[in-house]
Amino acid sequence: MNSLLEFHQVSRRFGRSNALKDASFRVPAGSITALLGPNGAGKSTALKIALNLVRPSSGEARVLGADSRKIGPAELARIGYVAEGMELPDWMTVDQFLGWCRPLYPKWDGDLERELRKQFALPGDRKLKHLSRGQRMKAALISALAYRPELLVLDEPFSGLDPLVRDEFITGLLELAGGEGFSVVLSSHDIEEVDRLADHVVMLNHGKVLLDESTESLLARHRRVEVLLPENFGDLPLLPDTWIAPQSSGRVLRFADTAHETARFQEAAERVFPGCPPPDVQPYSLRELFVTLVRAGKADAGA
Ligand SMILES: Nc1ncnc2c1ncn2[C@@H]1O[C@H](COP(=O)(O)OP(=O)(O)OP(=O)(O)O)[C@@H](O)[C@H]1O
Repeated sequence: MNSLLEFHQVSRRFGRSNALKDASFRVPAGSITALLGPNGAGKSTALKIALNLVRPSSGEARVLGADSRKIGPAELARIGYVAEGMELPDWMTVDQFLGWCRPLYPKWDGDLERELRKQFALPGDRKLKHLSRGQRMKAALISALAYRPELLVLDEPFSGLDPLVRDEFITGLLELAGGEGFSVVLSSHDIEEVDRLADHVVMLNHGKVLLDESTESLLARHRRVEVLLPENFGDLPLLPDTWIAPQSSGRVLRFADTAHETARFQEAAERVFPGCPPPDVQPYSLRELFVTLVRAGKADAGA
């Protein structure tokens, strides 16, 4: 599958700290990719590198087929970028702001602009500085969508939005992405925000990529396992490498199987836990998986 954005072993240092370390991941064409990670994981740095707002210390990011360090107005006119807290010309009204953006983009679509304004119900005569946080994000999003970008880059777009506005935003984005066929990469530290949206997930922690995989395959290969050990079981056995994050409480042992396949699992479980009742095996939600993998500090993406 083609990728609109590809990171190849990208590192970025700020003084002595490493915001990104050898990060490799991709945003497949047509996907809604969630760039997930706790605060300080390197998400914003990665997105800024993609837009040539920050240069990598080493490695290469390719955006729309070009080296990110070489992109200019032609490529930027094909990318939409909205970041939480981004600067907007606050003294302008919504009408003035969109009127100012319009001539900057040859592909600006007036009908789409009108449609989005209707959908987001923004007061045209109000100054941007007098809009609520959610309304500002909506104004920024219209300005980034009306020229029909091929790639939409959203940095923490839902931060500070109330759940109702967030839901409206997500539904709008889903409808648009489905209809227009553009790709989206959006960063978030809160998986719940993107649970419903993302079909591809890139997980970052301390600047390193833990996962780069479709949501479908990620959920298909992970299982939460619970084993009831007999009273006289003795020491915990050595678990296969693909069983991670073991936690025991009393006689119950819980872990994550990161390469689940039913027959292979049953065979391994009988070998590792002889005489125990069959383990309880449950699928994860994306949120539970995110928490488990970040806590475990590792993820076996190669299974
Ligand atoms: N301009 C900068 N100067 C110095 N350090 C920076 C700079 N930009 C980012 N960093 C550091 O790089 C690391 C990654 O920051 P980044 O903003 O990319 O993380 P993030 O995952 O987007 O976090 P958050 O969810 O909190 O926005 C952090 O330790 C941050 O302090």
